[in-house]
This record gives sequence, C-alpha cells and structure tokens, in this order.
Amino acid sequence: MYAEELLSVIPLKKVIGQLPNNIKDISIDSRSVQPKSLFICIKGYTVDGHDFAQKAVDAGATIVVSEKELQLEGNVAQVIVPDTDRTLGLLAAKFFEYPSNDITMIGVTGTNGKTSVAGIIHHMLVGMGEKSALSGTIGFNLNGVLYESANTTSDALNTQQMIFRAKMEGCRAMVMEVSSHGLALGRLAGVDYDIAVFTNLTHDHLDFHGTMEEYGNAKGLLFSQLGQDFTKNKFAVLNADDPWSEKYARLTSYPIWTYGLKNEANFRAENCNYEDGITTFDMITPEGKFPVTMKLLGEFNVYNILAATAVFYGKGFPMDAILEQIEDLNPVRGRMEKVLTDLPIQIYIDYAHTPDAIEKAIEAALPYKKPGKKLIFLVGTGGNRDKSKRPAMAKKASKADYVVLTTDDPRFEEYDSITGDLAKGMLHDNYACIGDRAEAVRHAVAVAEPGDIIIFAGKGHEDYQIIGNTKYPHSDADIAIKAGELKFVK
Ligand SMILES: CC(=O)N[C@H]1[C@@H](OP(=O)(O)OP(=O)(O)OC[C@H]2O[C@@H](n3ccc(=O)[nH]c3=O)[C@H](O)[C@@H]2O)O[C@H](CO)[C@@H](O)[C@@H]1O[C@H](C)C(=O)N[C@@H](C)C(=O)N[C@H](CCC(=O)O)C(=O)O
Ligand SMILES: Nc1ncnc2c1ncn2[C@@H]1O[C@H](COP(=O)(O)OP(=O)(O)OP(=O)(O)O)[C@@H](O)[C@H]1O
Repeated sequence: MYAEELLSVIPLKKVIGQLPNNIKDISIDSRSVQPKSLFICIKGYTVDGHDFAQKAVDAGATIVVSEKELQLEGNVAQVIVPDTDRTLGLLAAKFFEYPSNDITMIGVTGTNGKTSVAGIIHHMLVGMGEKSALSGTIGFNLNGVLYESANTTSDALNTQQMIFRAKMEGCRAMVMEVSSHGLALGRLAGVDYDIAVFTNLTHDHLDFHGTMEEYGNAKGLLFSQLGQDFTKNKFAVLNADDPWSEKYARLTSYPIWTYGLKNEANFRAENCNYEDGITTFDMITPEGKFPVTMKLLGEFNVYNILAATAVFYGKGFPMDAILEQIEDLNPVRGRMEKVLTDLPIQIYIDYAHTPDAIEKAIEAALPYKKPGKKLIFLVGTGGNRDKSKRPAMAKKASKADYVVLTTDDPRFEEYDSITGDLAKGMLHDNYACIGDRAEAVRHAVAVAEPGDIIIFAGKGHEDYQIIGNTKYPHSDADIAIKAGELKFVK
C-alpha cells in the first residue's frame, strides 16, 4: 500500500524524514518485522515498544510510528502521533481495507460463556453450509486450522489481520469472543460488528477494571460499537435474566432479541431435564414451542443455546434448520466435557474460573450424581491476577461433597498464597489444599470411589500450566486417567 495513502488516516501527525513509497506490512513487534514495513511503538505493561524501534529498523522497518522523536539509525522515516494505541486501530483497519465491512461480524461478550456461545454459533454456521471463522480463548479457527493466540481478544493489528484472512479464505461470517480487556484497551477498534451477543456479567477481572460498574461499562462498548448505520441488518442478543441487559439495550438503536429462563424473553426454555448425559427442554420462540434434545450439559448450556438460537433466528434462518443443528452439537472443548474412559468414575473437564461458572458447573453435574456417591470438585485459580474472587470461588465450590483447592497458572505467586486465599471461602471441612496441580489431580482420583463424579475446573482446553514465565505441558485428563488406571484397573 502507498505509504501516503496509509498515513492519510492519521489526522494529527508530524513526519520526520523521507517517507518510502510503499509499505508491505505493519508490525507492533520488533521480533516479527518484515522488510519495508511500518513499525508502531506500543507502550506495554511490561515493556515499551519505543525501546525496540531500532531493532525494528534493523529488521527492515522503513517507517516508525511513535509518540516521541527517537534517535534512530538507518533508512527510516518517523511519524510522531499523540497516541500510538489509537493510531494502531486506524492504520490496521486501513491497511487491511476494512475487512469487517465485507463479512458478517458476530461478537460475543460476557463473563462466562463466550467460548461456548461463540463455538456453538460457529459450528452451527458451518453445519448450515456457511463458511465461518472463529476467534477466542481457544485460538483462531480458520477453515478447521487452529492458530494459537495469546489473548481471548487479540490486539487491534492481529484482529484486523484475522478478519482479513477470514475474508480472503471466503468466510461469510466471523464469530469473535470479545473480552472486556479487548474492549477497554481498544483492541476492537475499527471492527464493524453486525451482531452483538451478551451472556452474563458476574465477578471477574476486578484487578483490571476496579469495580463491577467499570467492568460492566467496558462490556457495554460492544453494543455501542454496533454503530448507527440503519442500512445494515444489525441486532443485539441480550440475556433477559441479567440486569445489565437493560443498560446494554439502551446503548444501541438496533433491534434487540432477548433470551432467558426466568424473565419474559423472545426465546425461553421450560421443562428442562438433565438425564443420562442428555439435556431436554421445550424452547418457546416467536413461532411457538419446540421440543429440544441436546448433548450439552447443564442449565448454563440451555442459556447458551437460547442465545445462539436468537442469533440464527435474527439472521432469518428457519426454526427447523436451527433445531436440527442444535441436536447435532457436541460439547465445546473443555467446557463440561466428559472424559471417555472405562474407569468406574465419571470425569469432566471444565473451564470454570469464576464464582458464577463454578456454581453453574456443579449444578450441571448434580443431576448425574447417584445417591450415596460423591461429587468431587477440583478448582484452581491463577497467580498474580484478581485475588478478590478467590474466597467467592471456594464458597461456590463448597456445594461439592469434597473440594480440592489448587492453582491453574500460578505464574510468580507462591502455591500457599493462592490456596490459602481460596480456603478462606470454604463452607465445610471436606477439602484439601494442594498447590501442585498434578498432585492435586492425583489426590482427587485417590479419594474417589466407584460411582463418584470428579470435575476438574479451570484448565478446560488448555494443555499447559504457566509457572513463573514458563509454559509446562499439563493435562488434567491424562493425569487423572493414569491415576485412575493405577487405582481401579487391576
Ligand atoms: C496485561 C495485558 O493485557 N497485556 C497484554 C499486552 O502485553 P504487554 O503490555 O505486556 O505488552 P509488552 O509485551 O510489554 O509489549 C509492548 C510492546 O512492545 C513490543 N515488543 C516487545 C518485546 C520485543 O522484543 N519487541 C517488541 O516490539 C510488543 O510487541 C508490544 O507491541 O499486550 C500483548 C499484545 O497485545 C497481550 O498479549 C498481553 O496480554 C497478556 C498475555 C494477558 O495475559 N492479558 C490478559 C490480562 C487479557 O488481556 N485477558 C483478556 C481477557 C481474558 C478472559 O476473558 O478471561 C484477553 O482478551 O485475553
Ligand atoms: N452461560 C453461562 N453462564 C454461566 N457459566 C457458564 C456459561 N457458559 C459456560 N459457563 C461456565 O463457564 C466456564 C467457562 O466457559 P466459557 O469458556 O464458555 O466462558 P468464557 O466467557 O469464554 O471464559 P474465558 O473468557 O475465561 O475463556 C465453563 O467451563 C462453564 O463452567
């Protein structure tokens, strides 16, 4: 792209030196700079991108965009702007030619259920023959190929690049998990959403947002980001049982579809029944009542399915096609996913790491508990992140008969500090604190008797543990199966 054309989107700038004619790439990371590219210096939490500008030039950057004049050696022009974060969004969207305008963009936000709802929508789209891309905690899924990503919602550059790749690969839609960090930090700048979905808002991430009010306001940005272009068929899907939905409805002028189990809503469920690994319920829709049978477990998944149904109905799909897809769905990876084993115990892998998700995961498993048998719940939490939620997590975990308190990614925090905070919330004494997660998993299996259920929460799809700065391989399922075979298989 012509450098002058690219830079035309930045209204306030000072150019030092001779601009090159063309720019072949944009980068925010000196370690992946290509020749003839534009490097933008982003001030991070740990380091400042301005300190890597010379490295970027050495790697071939011919324009550096920064917030101050830098002493750079080499064939490079500098563009000084007041705010590189804001500039990044403008440049990235321009460089990739506003790809979100050309495909249906579906954003899913909320404390819990983003991965589940986004995954469900994506799989239903694919099942209906629509090419769709998916981005979120599990990575970037482009036509079945999964690319890793560091964040649930990637930085503004990577976001535009993913949408561009989806468009170039012929996707008609892209489903994105939208985190509150992503919204608050402008990672979604320039994304033209068509459909915005809200799951729920409960305690999480207060280390970053400070208060629930701020956290809720950050999520609201998704709904205002729908914009005001009434020539487009846009809409929002809101959870009628969550009080934040009323506020979000006021943030957009587009039509609203609501769903829920308790309050009046366009899509509701009645007569929910959970038996033998199958969930059944009656779905009440604007077109009447339909019986639903699905393999997804728990009431929270009934909410997730109602949200997905509202998305498809709002897009104009007929109810029979929607229901056919729901019956075919498999559990989302690592979300109340049953581990298939010959062991005489039931093992579930789950990603619950908030008080509300823990409560929902335990409630989902209780209907499968046999009289006189135990529900064992292993729960961990991350080090150096929101500590205020820890006692509340253990309080909810107390609903299980036996609880193992451990870590998920301890990072730089001592095991005892994490499990000690969790233990403050326990409501009964049937629990153990074991910071080493592998040992904790083995302990959960050791206390299990035939017929018991164990839920390993907090790691879900992840196959690693971050200790210090290092990612170590870790799989709750593999460790549990090995321990179970030693204990139960003669
Ligand atoms: C606290 C936080 O949000 N950090 C994010 C931030 O990292 P950072 O500020 O530390 O960035 P940095 O590493 O200091 O780098 C600053 C700049 O220098 C550049 N750099 C750095 C090193 C170098 O050699 N050369 C170089 O050019 C970097 O590319 C970057 O442009 O920018 C990175 C790139 O965009 C993110 O990956 C990183 O997310 C970290 C991994 C993270 O854990 N974030 C969490 C808090 C988060 O965002 N979570 C949400 C919610 C998840 C949920 O719902 O549960 C999410 O969306 O993931
Ligand atoms: N609608 C829901 N309401 C409450 N809890 C839910 C809901 N859907 C899933 N959960 C629970 O929350 C856990 C995390 O679900 P999911 O990964 O879909 O949420 P998320 O919002 O993507 O979380 P994260 O951003 O941390 O990945 C699940 O393993 C399940 O226990």
